[in-house]
Amino acid sequence: MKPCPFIAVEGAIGAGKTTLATMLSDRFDIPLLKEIVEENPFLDKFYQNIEEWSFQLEMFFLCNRYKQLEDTGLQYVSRHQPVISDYHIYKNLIFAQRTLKGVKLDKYRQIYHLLTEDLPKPNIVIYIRASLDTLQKRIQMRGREFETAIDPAYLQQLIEDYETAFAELAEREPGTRIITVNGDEMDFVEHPEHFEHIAAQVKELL
Ligand SMILES: Nc1ncnc2c1ncn2[C@@H]1O[C@H](COP(=O)(O)OP(=O)(O)OP(=O)(O)O)[C@@H](O)[C@H]1O
Ligand SMILES: Nc1nc(=O)c2ncn([C@H]3C[C@H](O)[C@@H](CO)O3)c2[nH]1
Repeated sequence: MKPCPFIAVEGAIGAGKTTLATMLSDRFDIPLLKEIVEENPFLDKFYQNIEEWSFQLEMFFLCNRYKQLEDTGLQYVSRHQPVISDYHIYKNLIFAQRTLKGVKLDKYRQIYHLLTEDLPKPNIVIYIRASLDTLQKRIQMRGREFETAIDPAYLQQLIEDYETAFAELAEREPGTRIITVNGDEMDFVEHPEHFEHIAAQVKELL
């Protein structure tokens, strides 16, 4: 018997996670867990001054996701009900390792491992890989005011961090199915056939 699907869509900022997760949720009638962005009190300040605000921001994301995944465990996973989310908890570590240093990073890592060790983990991960150019275009198109301050160098580093992190995840968790989507070529917003191609791969795993 196939395990009950817990699907996470991942990729760097603006890769299309929420868009694809929403489309898949509609297609397969699977409840969607969405990240709350607009109510985050630190994002704006963070993009203005990363060093000053990174610890508050990373802890805020970690606590919010912890709460959401704890609820998910109770509501869906432990009842063998499928669920799809537009993030994987692992992204906390990817970002924090880029934005925190020294003692704060050490403390954060300890808290991250403590909080996440018994959380439900996705068994299907869709990783949208996209270039700097594509991400910048999408971030600009979406037009969130606070993201106009994103430094391209930060975004480029995140792209590379995601590559490393997903290679590590594949090695560490061979049982997790990872579907990699070429986000530069797959325009699942404008081209229905591109979405169908992704949906067909997901369907095989359900
Ligand atoms: N494959 C795609 N082709 C064209 N446009 C896309 C594609 N995916 C997303 N978009 C557009 O790019 C913008 C960003 O998409 P979305 O909000 O889904 O990204 P995200 O990865 O969830 O972002 P974040 O990292 O900020 O949570 C949106 O305006 C969306 O319509
Ligand atoms: N520093 C940092 N850590 C995270 O865990 C994290 N998760 C998302 N983000 C940023 C990307 C988008 O601008 C916006 C919405 O995804 O929030 C993060 N930033």
